Amino acid sequence: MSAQSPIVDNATALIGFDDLVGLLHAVFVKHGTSPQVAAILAHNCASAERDGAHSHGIFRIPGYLSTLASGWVDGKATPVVTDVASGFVRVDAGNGFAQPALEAARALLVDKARSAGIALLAIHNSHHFAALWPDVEPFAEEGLVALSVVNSMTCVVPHGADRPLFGTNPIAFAAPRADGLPIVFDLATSAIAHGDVQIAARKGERLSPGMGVDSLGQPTTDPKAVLEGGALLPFGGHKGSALSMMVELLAAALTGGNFSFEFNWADHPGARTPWTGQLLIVIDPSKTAGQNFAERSQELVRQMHAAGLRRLPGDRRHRTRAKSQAAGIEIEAKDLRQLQELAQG
Ligand SMILES: NC(=O)C1=CN([C@@H]2O[C@H](COP(=O)(O)OP(=O)(O)OC[C@H]3O[C@@H](n4cnc5c(N)ncnc54)[C@H](OP(=O)(O)O)[C@@H]3O)[C@@H](O)[C@H]2O)C=CC1
Ligand SMILES: O=C(O)C1=NCCCC1
Repeated sequence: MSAQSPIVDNATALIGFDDLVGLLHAVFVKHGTSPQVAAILAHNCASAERDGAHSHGIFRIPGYLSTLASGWVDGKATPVVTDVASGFVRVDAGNGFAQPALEAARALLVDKARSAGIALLAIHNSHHFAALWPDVEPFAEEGLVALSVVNSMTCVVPHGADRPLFGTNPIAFAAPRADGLPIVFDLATSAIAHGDVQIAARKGERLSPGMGVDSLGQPTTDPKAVLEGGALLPFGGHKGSALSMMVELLAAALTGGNFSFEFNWADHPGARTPWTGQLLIVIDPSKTAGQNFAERSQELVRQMHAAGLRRLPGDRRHRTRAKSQAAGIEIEAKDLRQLQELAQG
């Protein structure tokens, strides 16, 4: 698709990836980020939209912009990277977004992983408002294994507790494989991501049973009841709850970031981004078992398929990406018009 030429009918538009990145870049800069931060956020957000990860694509733009307008996040922050030890990098994101902090540390992190076999990145004083897979997938594309966790804002009742405390706290993992795209999963430790609850509320859809409770702590399938004083539940009862607790410990306690319950937006009307921490672990598999890791992961996939599995985590996303790359990214025409207006001011 040529630059700035989305194909629009009454209801839908098809836009090329580079065009969407350019449009989002203009939106972010117009609303208070530096060009450098805008480039990273625009690429991240357009990638989510391209891959059909709608809960963290252009749906998030109003939240980004109201947060920037509220002064809750610094859209021009310059991350400060500290080379702590042989396998340990620390970044103070300067109350900015987490993705520019990761970008600032990426080269050092990869160097350390390749020389020591493993490296850890601890980001704090950061805001993560996006999907987590874009943070790990590029490492697997370079032959590395990556794991990341980030905590968010209080909206999940720990299993057995009476009130919300944890965030939706996702975990993302990426590993290379010999004959295909990397193996990637990215999942909230809540039964459903908060973004998907908001989308269900807008569309007038119900949630599946077991995902949320209302303001009285009673089970509900009404997304509005969850959003208006209610809360989410962890996936898998005590098991998801334990993983969510682990995310709080790794993403906040270990990095120097806030726990999900340690901040509130009350003084910043319009603020939507969690102000927390993020942890990444990157492993060079060539330094470990002495076998070809990518061949071994390919063998696992082969056996999973032979066992009848038809869909690996990441397959839907990669299929959507291929479709978007061939035909353009499909978005609602009204959303395109809104982005064009936002880019003007
Ligand atoms: N920044 C933040 O603080 C937060 C961000 N998020 C983000 O929200 C997004 C959505 O999370 P969540 O709702 O848990 O994601 P989903 O439950 O939709 O998917 C979780 C993972 O499971 C895979 N998957 C889904 N269904 C199947 C299936 N039937 N068979 C095999 N694999 C499957 C997905 O692959 P595929 O993608 O290919 O469908 C994905 O890797 C994530 O990107 C997450 O990072 C969530 C919470 C907080
Ligand atoms: O969908 C979610 O859950 C979240 N996404 C972005 C940050 C806050 C939580």
